[in-house]
Amino acid sequence: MSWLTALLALVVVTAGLLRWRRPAWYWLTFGVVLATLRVLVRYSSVMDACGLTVPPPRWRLTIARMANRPAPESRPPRILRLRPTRTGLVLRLGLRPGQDAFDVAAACDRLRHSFAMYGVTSRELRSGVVELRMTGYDVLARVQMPAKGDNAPMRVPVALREDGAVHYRDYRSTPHALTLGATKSGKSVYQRNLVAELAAHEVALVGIDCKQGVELFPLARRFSALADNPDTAAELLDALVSHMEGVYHLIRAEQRITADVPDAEVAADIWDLPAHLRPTPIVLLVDEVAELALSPTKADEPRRDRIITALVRLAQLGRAAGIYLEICGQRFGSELGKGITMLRAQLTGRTAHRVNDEPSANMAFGDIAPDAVLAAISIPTETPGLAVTGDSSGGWARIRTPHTSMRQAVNACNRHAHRAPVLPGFAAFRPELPPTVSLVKIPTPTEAPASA
Ligand SMILES: Nc1ncnc2c1ncn2[C@@H]1O[C@H](COP(=O)(O)OP(=O)(O)OP(=O)(O)O)[C@@H](O)[C@H]1O
Repeated sequence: MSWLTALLALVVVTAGLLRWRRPAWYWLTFGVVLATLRVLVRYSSVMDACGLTVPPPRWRLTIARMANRPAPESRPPRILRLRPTRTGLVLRLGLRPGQDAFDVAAACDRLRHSFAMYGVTSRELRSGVVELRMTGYDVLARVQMPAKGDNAPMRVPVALREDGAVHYRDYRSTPHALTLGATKSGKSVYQRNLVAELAAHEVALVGIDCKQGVELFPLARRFSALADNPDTAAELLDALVSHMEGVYHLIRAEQRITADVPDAEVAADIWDLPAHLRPTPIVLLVDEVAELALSPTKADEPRRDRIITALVRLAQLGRAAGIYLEICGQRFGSELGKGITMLRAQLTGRTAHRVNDEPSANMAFGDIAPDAVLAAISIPTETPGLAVTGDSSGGWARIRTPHTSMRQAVNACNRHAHRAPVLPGFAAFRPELPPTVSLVKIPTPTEAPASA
């Protein structure tokens, strides 16, 4: 087998170079090559031991009997593709008749031990084809994102998955999301990381941070509108609802034009509009939603109802108008009052950091992925940033964001400040910013050294 020979040659050459000191990436590559070789050499025996083989077909048994040869062995799934990665390797397997993707998923823990890997996960790509992702070490212990991401409009990398893949926040496939977690579980770092990644995209950022603005106001240069108290938040949400209605009118007007043109696409959302007409998409980030949903006094109730109604309307109708919600909080259940469960039902993307009790985890996953509830409550306290993410398909995964400091996020926002669009109707909410401080002190004429 030529690939096996090539791998062997690579290992021999690598081993020959062992006496020199090499950088970390060299040892990483060496480890990946060794792991690949180990998997290939042990593949058939491990698959057999894990019950992932099928008996040979009858015609092969008949031919062996007629030729008086030993009966052929049971056959493991075919290896369709093998791809070494930064963190381990990815095997694409073609299942034999009688094999099932569920059998492979159930055997993942046995495969992990047998191949001496840190983690093995499986997923069905299509009927009869399963992908096994193997990691050689705990990739979530110290998150290192790949230098190059697979970026697309409104799709940003936010975390690493436990199988070594990058976890993306894709606004066009999952428009609205909810992020939950107990205090000090890593919600703010997750949101900060999201803002730092979105900063480079053609998107308007709108924020509501009722923690007196401590999380979002330092990033203000990249924001088109910000609110730091419930009163301003109510007005900002009303402005967003009016903006949404305006965009709907625009889409409607454009539909009327294209309906007369045979074979032309009829616009149904902002992405169907021609680029010169398309309004800038908006991501609304809400930090600590309970501050908006709780009314401390009876007099605050009308404002609270106005806020929740606007949020529900944006969640129900915002997608087509290019308005996406990113809601963060410690809990998000019916105890926050009327309309909360209706709003939660619209938030398809769910991420739960460490939570203190099962009801809190149920608020994120109870209605979409019950398995993920157990995973969320077993996140240890000493790993902030570790989270469980799922969506309405019922699938879930463990993820961890890279530790983005506030300084790094502020630098990213300042670097892309020129991308913050001025939204019509939002002038009152545009953050007031002091002029940028120049680090290079330019001497004033009086300070300038006198020329000789
Ligand atoms: N991905 C991460 N990797 C390493 N450390 C992290 C990560 N995320 C968060 N932390 C650390 O955990 C601590 C708490 O994080 P963060 O402020 O995001 O929590 P929080 O859930 O927003 O808390 P609160 O609700 O009290 O504001 C911070 O000191 C931060 O340094």
